[in-house]
Amino acid sequence: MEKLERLRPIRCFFFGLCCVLVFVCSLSWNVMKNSPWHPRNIFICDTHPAENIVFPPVEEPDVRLERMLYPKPETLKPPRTDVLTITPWLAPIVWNGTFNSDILNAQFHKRGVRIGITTFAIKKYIRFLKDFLETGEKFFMVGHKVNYYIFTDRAQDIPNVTLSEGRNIHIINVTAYQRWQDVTMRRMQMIRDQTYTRFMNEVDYLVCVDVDMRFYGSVGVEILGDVFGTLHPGFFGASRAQFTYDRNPKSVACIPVDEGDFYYAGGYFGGIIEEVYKLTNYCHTAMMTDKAIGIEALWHDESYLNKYFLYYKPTKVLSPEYVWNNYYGSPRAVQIKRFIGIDKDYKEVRFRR
Ligand SMILES: CC(=O)N[C@H]1[C@@H](OP(=O)(O)OP(=O)(O)OC[C@H]2O[C@@H](n3ccc(=O)[nH]c3=O)[C@H](O)[C@@H]2O)O[C@H](CO)[C@H](O)[C@@H]1O
Ligand SMILES: [Mn+2]
Repeated sequence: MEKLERLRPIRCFFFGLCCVLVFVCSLSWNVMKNSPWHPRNIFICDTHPAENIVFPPVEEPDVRLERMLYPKPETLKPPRTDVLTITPWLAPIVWNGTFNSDILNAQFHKRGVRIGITTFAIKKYIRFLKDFLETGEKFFMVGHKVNYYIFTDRAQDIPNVTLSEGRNIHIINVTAYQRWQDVTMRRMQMIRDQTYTRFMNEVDYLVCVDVDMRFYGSVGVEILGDVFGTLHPGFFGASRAQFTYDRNPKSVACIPVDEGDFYYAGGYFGGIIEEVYKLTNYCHTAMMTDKAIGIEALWHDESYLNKYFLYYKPTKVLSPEYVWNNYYGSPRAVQIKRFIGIDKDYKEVRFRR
């Protein structure tokens, strides 16, 4: 009895210790319950919160790539350090050396992408078409499905050019406006009107370009994206103040001197059909608003396009490699001239009948 009395403090101590242990265990068990290390969870690997989400069926074909061998991209060695390769809104700026055509071609082939290229050959500009098409066959989207959409008032003079398989010419008859400014500006309306009547059913992407040009180097699927514009060859190193935006506050195209990212060329833009619809519709409507009060922006369609891209930022920007003009020489940043303006006698080609 006396012995038991003596052991009492020790028994109390062990009892207390047991209580503390039970408390600590139950606490940690509750904390552990949601942890992957909880015994209940340890053999269940797919407890991701997305398990109850039903993903909608994917309409795109399986775009899984095959095994490919190519140099590893080097995170610490960017391929170009002499030029800006991404905009502040994270759209890529496409310069030579920044992309791998093999990967891109494999991706676009898997999707079976169809590409439309629009150009206008009105009045005397029909003379540029042969070279445009022949060089296009050599360099434009080689190996892909391509529709050339030629807007013209001279269908009978369309040159006979042999095209590769999967590539076609579609002639769209349009009226010729008298003033050259109207010819160039009305392209927006004419492209827009074909987007929902025709392009939507025939192609996935559109590339809208001038005709007084020839292809000199590869122009491939690297240019494609939701909506893209191209840096004008004369202004890629220029300041905002030097950009020839329209500065007339009365014009819809007006851009104040403290705004603007780049100066985009009027002769090269594109994207998916819906985006080209939005772009051309905006520009045409803006031109009509100005026309109603007797205004025409400084550089016609190009001014309205620049205004559009200021507030609807392009998702991809093409370097001036894609719309070069030899008038600007050969700056080091431009390693390849892929599409070059043809020298022309402006007066002769625009005014004399
Ligand atoms: C390479 C580039 O960025 N060019 C732009 C630039 O001038 P450009 O001097 O390059 O304009 P341009 O004379 O080439 O005209 C633009 C285009 O309209 C078509 N056309 C024009 C006149 C004609 O009688 N028949 C005919 O078919 C043709 O497709 C031509 O390529 O500025 C223009 C507005 O002033 C347009 O924004 C152009 O796209
Ligand atoms: Mn031109």
